[in-house]
Amino acid sequence: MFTEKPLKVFVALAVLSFVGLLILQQSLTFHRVAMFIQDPSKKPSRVRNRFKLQNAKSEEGSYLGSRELGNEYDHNQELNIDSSIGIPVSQTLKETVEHRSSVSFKEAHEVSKSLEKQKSRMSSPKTLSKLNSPEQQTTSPSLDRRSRLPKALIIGFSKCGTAALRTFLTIHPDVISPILELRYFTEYYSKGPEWYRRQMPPSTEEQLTIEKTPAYIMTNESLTRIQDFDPKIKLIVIVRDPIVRLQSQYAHVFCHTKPSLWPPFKHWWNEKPHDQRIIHFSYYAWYIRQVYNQFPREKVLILSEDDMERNPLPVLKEAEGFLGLRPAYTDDMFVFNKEKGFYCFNTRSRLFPRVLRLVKVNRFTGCLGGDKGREHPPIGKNYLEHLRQVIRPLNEELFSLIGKRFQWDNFKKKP
Ligand SMILES: Nc1ncnc2c1ncn2[C@@H]1O[C@H](COP(=O)(O)OS(=O)(=O)O)[C@@H](OP(=O)(O)O)[C@H]1O
Repeated sequence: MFTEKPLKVFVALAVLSFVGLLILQQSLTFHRVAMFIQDPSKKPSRVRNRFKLQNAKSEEGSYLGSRELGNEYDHNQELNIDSSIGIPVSQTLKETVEHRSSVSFKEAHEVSKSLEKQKSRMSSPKTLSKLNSPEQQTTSPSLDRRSRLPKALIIGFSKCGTAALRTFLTIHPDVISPILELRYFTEYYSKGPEWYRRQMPPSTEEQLTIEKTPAYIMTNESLTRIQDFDPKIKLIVIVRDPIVRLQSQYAHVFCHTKPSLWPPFKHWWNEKPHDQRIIHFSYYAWYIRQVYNQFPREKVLILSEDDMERNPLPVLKEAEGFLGLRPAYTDDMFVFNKEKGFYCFNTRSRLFPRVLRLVKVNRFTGCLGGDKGREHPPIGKNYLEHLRQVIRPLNEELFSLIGKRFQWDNFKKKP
């Protein structure tokens, strides 16, 4: 009797703990499944509010992510440069914080921490190799499938839809592209062309490998390296309404920062005297002229993100012709996603399973990750007018340089 009672108590306790653990595990699994079904990247798109902006996450390894990837051991890290805006990070932070006299040391530290988090978010070059590895990207076995150097590059501009363009292009059966920005001509050049080749997913002789790194257009050094690498390479540049790009850049820089620490949009861009920062971001013509100085014009295609956002098909068709691909893009490949506010892959498309192996999109929605389509900050009427005045001549210079005009909402002539 004496020995039986403690035994019973012990058994009862053991059963209770087991059941408790089981319930805990089930609820965790349920939570994870619920999160998964919910799709954290979803957002009611162009209803851009502060809360959404703050919560936008860099899900894809593009710009933000892969930039940080390079920063793991790039020159920028040493120089402490935020390559998204081309100015020292410490300076950006300092300026950001200085703007708000009420910001405490603790808050400033938080800004710094959140930017550091952004920087270390992405993986090491090891992960880069893994993500772009042949195993990861093989679509079907073929004897002559091997990694080949790219014959086309998307070289700019950041925040202008470069990821969407690259992603959409890969639904073409003859297009192959590495998942991440490789930044070979800017940061990993010393690794040599064999390293670069090895990062490419395997392709057949007939397929075209395309790499995208928006930073390539920003320096003459990288353009010269591309020229040395292959003078016949095809280059794609995508631009965007410069005012929307400024909003997008602002949203990108502050996406992991408490809204209470954000400087007003106008102040942040005005921090540099004479609209220097605005011009740095909006003077597409200046950078494109450097490209034309080194490459024949027929090897350079200029597209607009705004056109692609409205309807990707004509833009892709233009790229298809330029790249010399057989016609394959059709409008049933893409569907407009109301929540995101732009087009995503049609998950019912026959070629969608192939896309899933080549790019990083949500398998249920067919859309790019949550760092695309962030909320944009509002711009006051007077400041908007100021931006228009500063930027309009830069746009005109661009249109006459490239010989075509883009319809950008912020610059539409009033009826
Ligand atoms: N179809 C589609 N799918 C996903 N994203 C789309 C698409 N069309 C345009 N865009 C807009 O592209 C903006 C991001 O540009 P990038 O990919 O060049 O950014 S990055 O430089 O690589 O970070 C990003 O801008 P923001 O919305 O301002 O963040 C996207 O809205």
